[in-house]
Amino acid sequence: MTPHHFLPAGPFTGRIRVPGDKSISHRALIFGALAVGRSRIAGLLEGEDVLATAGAMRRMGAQITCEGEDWIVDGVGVGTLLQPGQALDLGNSGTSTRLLMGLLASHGIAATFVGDASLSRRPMDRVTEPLSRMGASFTPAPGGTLPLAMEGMQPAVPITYRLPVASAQVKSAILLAALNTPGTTTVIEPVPTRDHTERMLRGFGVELDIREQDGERHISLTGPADLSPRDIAVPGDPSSAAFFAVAASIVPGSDLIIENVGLNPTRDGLFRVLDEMGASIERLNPREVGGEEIADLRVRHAPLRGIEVDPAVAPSMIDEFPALFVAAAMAEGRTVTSGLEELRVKESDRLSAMADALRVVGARVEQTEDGLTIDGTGGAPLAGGGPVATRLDHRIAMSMAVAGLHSESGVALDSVEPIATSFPDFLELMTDATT
Ligand SMILES: O=C(O)C1=C[C@@H](OP(=O)(O)O)[C@@H](O)[C@H](O)C1
Ligand SMILES: C=C(OP(=O)(O)O)C(=O)O
Repeated sequence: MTPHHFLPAGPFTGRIRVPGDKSISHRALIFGALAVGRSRIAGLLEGEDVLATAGAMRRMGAQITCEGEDWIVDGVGVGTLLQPGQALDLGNSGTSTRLLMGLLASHGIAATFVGDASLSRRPMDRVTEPLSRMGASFTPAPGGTLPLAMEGMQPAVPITYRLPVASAQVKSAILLAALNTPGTTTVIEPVPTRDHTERMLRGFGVELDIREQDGERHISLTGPADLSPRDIAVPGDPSSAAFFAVAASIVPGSDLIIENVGLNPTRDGLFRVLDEMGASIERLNPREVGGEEIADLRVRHAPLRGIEVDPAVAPSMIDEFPALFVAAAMAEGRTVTSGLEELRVKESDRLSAMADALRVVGARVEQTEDGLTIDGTGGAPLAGGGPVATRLDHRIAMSMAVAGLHSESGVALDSVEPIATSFPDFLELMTDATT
């Protein structure tokens, strides 16, 4: 592991572009591989997680190549995936693992899934349970984790399934399985989660029936379904823009434009919460690209005040809480969050990781069962210190790097390597925006 110091820096000025959306990039590769013919992807995130999905899809027969800045996917079609010759190593990526388990569940092939130490601790029963009902069988490690061997079932059995956790990965796994399952599979979502799968499946020509019933979303897909190839432009990732939005908000003198940021309403919760805290975030030039809302964000330094964050907003900013906690640590007054038990099963236990990390650098933080309560500095820099433990978690690393920018002595991280999973040019962009 390579330790790294983030010294006080700033202000953040100029214009930057963050890399492509990770969720959309995974889906573009998977759906491209399931379409018969050639899809072209512009703006694909070239982070380790997405490359893990590309590697797995290649093993199952898709041809995936680079042409200049674009990625070309020559797909094999639904139902004709090849048996992978060796274990699928999905590195640090929960999304790759869970979505591909869904895809394979309705194909008559066997596969083994492996990952790094972080991924090997994460719960998989949330997908293996519904996918077993569809006919697939799974042999996980004790505790229901990776390494895991599975055998798909062809033909699989359609199910109607109400999501017990608000998870776009579980929803997407079931919809992917439904593509090669004869009959109608329905996922019921009591709480809306990111809807890129639904939007993109429709873009690839798959019919989905989506209706609201008693306050819940019913998403039905009748298989087997064919996908038609298409060209995709991936918007900038709001989860990556989050670090720069927080950085520009807390570092005095900042006035930063982040171009081309995805603002799908199932993803833009952090920006709405920052608005409520008094941040200055203008949405410039709002437009739609490839069925996704985007805008340029102009973020200026502004005094932030602590708030009680409505737990209902959590699914629309589930990966942005580490960044929010940093903003809260520099706000005036108390920020209270709750309803965040899902954060305990991400790449790390993000409640405990952020409580420990923020305390190491001088913030006042209390951990509850399902959230953090943070008393901010009122805009003053944190003391700084470290090294903080990033726990193989890219979002902890980037959030604490941002904390270092507005600190007295800087913040040391035990490692910056995890950042490459979702934002390979983070360090470079951070230097560009502060010089
Ligand atoms: O579907 C997706 O692309 C994702 C869904 C979320 O996970 P959950 O479905 O586990 O909430 C999120 O945390 C992850 O980074 C990406
Ligand atoms: C939770 C995340 O990703 P994944 O579940 O794909 O590992 C994330 O990127 O914050």
